Amino acid sequence: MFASENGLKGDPRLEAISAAIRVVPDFPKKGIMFQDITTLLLDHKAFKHTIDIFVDRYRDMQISVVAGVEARGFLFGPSIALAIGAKFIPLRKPGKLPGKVISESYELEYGHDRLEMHVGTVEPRERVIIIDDLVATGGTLSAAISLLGFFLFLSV
Ligand SMILES: O=P(O)(O)OC[C@H]1O[C@H](OP(=O)(O)OP(=O)(O)O)[C@H](O)[C@@H]1O
Ligand SMILES: Nc1ncnc2[nH]cnc12
Repeated sequence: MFASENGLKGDPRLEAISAAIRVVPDFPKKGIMFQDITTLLLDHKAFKHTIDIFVDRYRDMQISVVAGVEARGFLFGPSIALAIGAKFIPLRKPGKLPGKVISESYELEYGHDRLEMHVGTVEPRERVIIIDDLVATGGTLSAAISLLGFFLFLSV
């Protein structure tokens, strides 16, 4: 979700959230400006604002599935799912899910990876949001969309 385009322009919560995210230059390699959300998790108010913004936006939109991308989507997705009355589906890195999975490979800013999802966890025409902490190249989000393969409301 690009906050400034979604009725949140000027919302003071955005400033608090932005201020709580530490930016680490050249991590994990030179040229990357790493957006470290672990500092946001230490700030109760900013963390709560983050969850509240998504809950306010999606609570009355008949969303029945929140899909969270490993690992950082797991930090935000379950709280949002509980608050809006949706189920939570983990989209995991390879080899972590014990059941039958579908998988999708993708390129990253610094490498490549694969996401997997248990089959049978989403029904056709369910309304889904995908939660992660950020988009860089968009490769992860594209893989998540491919896995879910339905009409989506996108949130990042
Ligand atoms: O838009 P993209 O270029 O795909 O990059 C964004 C993805 O990269 C990071 O995860 P990462 O793969 O580093 O895994 P982690 O959350 O397990 O650290 C981030 O949490 C997103 O999932
Ligand atoms: N710039 C960045 N900050 C944090 N996580 C990332 N994952 C990919 N690019 C990233």
